Amino acid sequence: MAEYLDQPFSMLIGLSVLVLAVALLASVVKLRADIRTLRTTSNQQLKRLNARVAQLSNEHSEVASALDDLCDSASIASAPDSSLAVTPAEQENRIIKSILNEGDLPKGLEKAFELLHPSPESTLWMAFGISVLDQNTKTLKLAWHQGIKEAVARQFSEARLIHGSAPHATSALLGEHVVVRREPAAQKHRDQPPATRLPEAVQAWHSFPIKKVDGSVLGTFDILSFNEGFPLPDSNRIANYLFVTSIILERHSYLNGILSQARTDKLTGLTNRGFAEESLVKEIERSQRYRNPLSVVLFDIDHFKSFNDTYGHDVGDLVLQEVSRLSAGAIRSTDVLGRWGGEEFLVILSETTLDSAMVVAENVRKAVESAHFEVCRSVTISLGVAEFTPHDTAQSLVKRADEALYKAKKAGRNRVLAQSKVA
Ligand SMILES: Nc1nc2c(ncn2[C@@H]2O[C@H](COP(=O)(O)OP(=O)(O)OP(=O)(O)O)[C@@H](O)[C@H]2O)c(=O)[nH]1
Repeated sequence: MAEYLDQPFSMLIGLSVLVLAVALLASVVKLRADIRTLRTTSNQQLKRLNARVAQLSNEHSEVASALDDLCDSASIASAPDSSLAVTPAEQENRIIKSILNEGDLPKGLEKAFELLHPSPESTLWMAFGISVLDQNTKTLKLAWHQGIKEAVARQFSEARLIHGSAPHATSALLGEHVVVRREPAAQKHRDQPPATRLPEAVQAWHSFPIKKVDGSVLGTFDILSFNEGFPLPDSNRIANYLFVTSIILERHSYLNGILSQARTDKLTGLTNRGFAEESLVKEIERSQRYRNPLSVVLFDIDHFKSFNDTYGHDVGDLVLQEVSRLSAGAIRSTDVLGRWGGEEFLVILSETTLDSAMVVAENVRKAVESAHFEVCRSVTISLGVAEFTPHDTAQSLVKRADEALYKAKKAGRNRVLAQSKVA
């Protein structure tokens, strides 16, 4: 009897084992397929990343090989003398290579200055400076100087690109060597604009444009001469020096470009979340060290989903861009405005108390409310404000602003609310 009972029972067990084996096989096959897909995707990402790295290193190696060519030509030109321990050409090579390894702009320019071989007398009778052209603001900014008095350096630390406003502005505009000499007192025009007047004791101001290979101007090299009888550095040396500084400035602007790309939100042009977070952490450290007030405003576009749903994603994107522009216009340029999430923004207001931050937030709200938007006509935002306390972290501070923002939404939107009292 027991034998009859055992037979179907063992068949049942056999069948279950078979089903389990098939299920196991199927999941192994699926797992292998998943791994293959994952590998292909990450391989593709890796390939794209590698291509970008190769492109970057190509661009860098072009700069490096240009400098190596310069080193080689310098070595050939001055036929190394084997009896000397270090030839001038070798010394120059060393300077150029150390410039290549220098990431800091003023330090790189300081090192490059050695290539001019200024004599001790020339540094007595002359002062030197390098200004970098900021293409966005069309302004020349003094990046390095030697021998220029602080007051003069401050006066010329920024110069707008206006013809005649200053010798270096004219030089950058024309792309030519410009020299402005002190006129004898008798010939001086009384109505000459002050900016074109030379700084006290300066007899002549020579300005040389620093250009890229394509001819576009990156900045200027300036020599202020206190004694016209004293000769300028040799013109070949100046040409070599301008070439090296052009590479330094180009690399600097290239790296800055990459850096600012990594920090910018593509759609709105605002600081992205990663960089806004970094800035907030830095501001918190500063606030803790100097005991300065610090506040943040978190805001969000009201009913933003309905703009997307009614007019489409493109109009939604335009609304985001316009709100970014209006908000940026309502705050100081020193404040940080970042895109925090989809339609959420964070403003970091250093040295600002809660009360003042409420005023700023209200200005931002009004700027958006009173603007006319194409297609959807009007847009409003809700804002939450919080002030830093000594025990805050970046997260806890933003969280309080977020709670206030949530309350502003609940209270009917289009309003500013402050954090609840902090214990
Ligand atoms: N066009 C566009 N839409 C985005 C972007 N990022 C996020 N969004 C959309 O933003 C909408 C946010 O919707 P919700 O979180 O419901 O908020 P809301 O509609 O603004 O409602 P309230 O905040 O309560 O006033 C979602 O539909 C997202 O798809 C973007 O870059 N472009």
